[in-house]
Amino acid sequence: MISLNIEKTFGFISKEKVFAYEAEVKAAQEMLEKGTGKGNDFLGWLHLPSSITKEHLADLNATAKVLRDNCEVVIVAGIGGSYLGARAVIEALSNSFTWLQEKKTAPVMIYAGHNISEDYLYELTEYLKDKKFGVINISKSGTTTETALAFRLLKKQCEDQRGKETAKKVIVAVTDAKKGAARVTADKEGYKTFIIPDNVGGRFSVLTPVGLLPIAVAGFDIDKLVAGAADMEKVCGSDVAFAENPAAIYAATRNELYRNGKKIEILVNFCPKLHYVSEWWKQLYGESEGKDNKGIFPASVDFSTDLHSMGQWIQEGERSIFETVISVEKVNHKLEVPSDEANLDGLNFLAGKRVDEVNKMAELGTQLAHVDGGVPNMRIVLPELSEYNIGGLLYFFEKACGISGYLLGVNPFNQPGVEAYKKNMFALLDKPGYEEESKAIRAKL
Ligand SMILES: O=P(O)(O)OC[C@H]1O[C@H](O)[C@H](O)[C@@H](O)[C@@H]1O
Repeated sequence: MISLNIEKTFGFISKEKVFAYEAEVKAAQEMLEKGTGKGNDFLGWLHLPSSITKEHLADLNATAKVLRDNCEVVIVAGIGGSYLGARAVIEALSNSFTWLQEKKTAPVMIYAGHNISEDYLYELTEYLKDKKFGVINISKSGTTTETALAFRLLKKQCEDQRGKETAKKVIVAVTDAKKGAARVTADKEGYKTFIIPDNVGGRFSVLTPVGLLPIAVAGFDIDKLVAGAADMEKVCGSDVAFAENPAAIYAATRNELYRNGKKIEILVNFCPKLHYVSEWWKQLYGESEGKDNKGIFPASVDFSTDLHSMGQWIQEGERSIFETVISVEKVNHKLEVPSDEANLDGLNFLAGKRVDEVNKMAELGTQLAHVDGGVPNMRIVLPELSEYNIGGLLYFFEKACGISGYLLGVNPFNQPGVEAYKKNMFALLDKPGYEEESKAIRAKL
């Protein structure tokens, strides 16, 4: 189970002020529970973990097995909420060199449909030429250009290489129950499909088949992931007292920091496997809160790597930031620093120490330095990287995000601003139906 420590924000904001949010948080929790707030048609994530059935998990695991048994490589085609959750969990739990290992225990997982780079897609199709590959096509709307474009290429290649019959077995769609091009194609071709519920938005969908299917294909235990999330659903429940409720405390603290001029939140890890957890978190908070000319800017760094690039700015740049560190308490492997007779590198003072001890001192040293430098610091401790703990972490962030968005006074469940670039792109590409926009945009060039 994760824990949250906000002590190191108290030099900048007061504990009393944070605890003064209790009533506001309670009101936000009630809006979520009763569905009386903005965006109330997108609250399907709220009690999702506790409502996932054994049968549903079995269905996902069975489909995952078909892909695992028939594919060396599985492409997860999706963008935003339709790939970040899966990637976050898979990378957090995978061996760092998994795709280089000769003896594979699961298909190699590759991501596509999250960019429009010709070189990326060309190189992907080249790599796949002699591979038995499958595709999970993930899109809630079923019409996202990036994903649809990649899927068009992958579908054709899969059918050409493996034949229509096998392709039908190794292509799975995760999409809307009725609408969208992905649904139409899946129904026509007879693909196995999983439904993304209407009331779960993309960035809150990691615990639907959007995340669960790829995670199961990659060989991870989705039952435990969901169990961790379900336990966190209780820990962050609206019946839990403010002081005991990590989602409530996190939401209150970050809003109090924001109201005190801390406009940027940097999510920090000291474990590179968590890189995509940060990417997932950035979409969750960025799309939920960045509107009405308001919202904390969610940023992220991987330490100690980025201490050698962004460390200077964080230590001494504009004092508009705070940090939230995800700290992994116990690592999964043991490696000691060897002693060396010549000691040419002067590292014998570390001999016999675990590498993680060095990392932990880097973490503590960084926290103290940054707090001294004027950066408030929150700390989320994860006992270890496991399905259970990651499941809990994801739900914790989701619940806190719902509360936090309501504290900020925005609709945390829409993303109208994302359409602006799409409209321009379609106008520039002369998409049918965009004739007026095409004319207008050309006049601007
Ligand atoms: O799942 P899709 O409908 O393809 O959407 C994928 C992503 O792109 C959209 O533009 C939204 O901004 C995201 O919230 C969403 O997660």
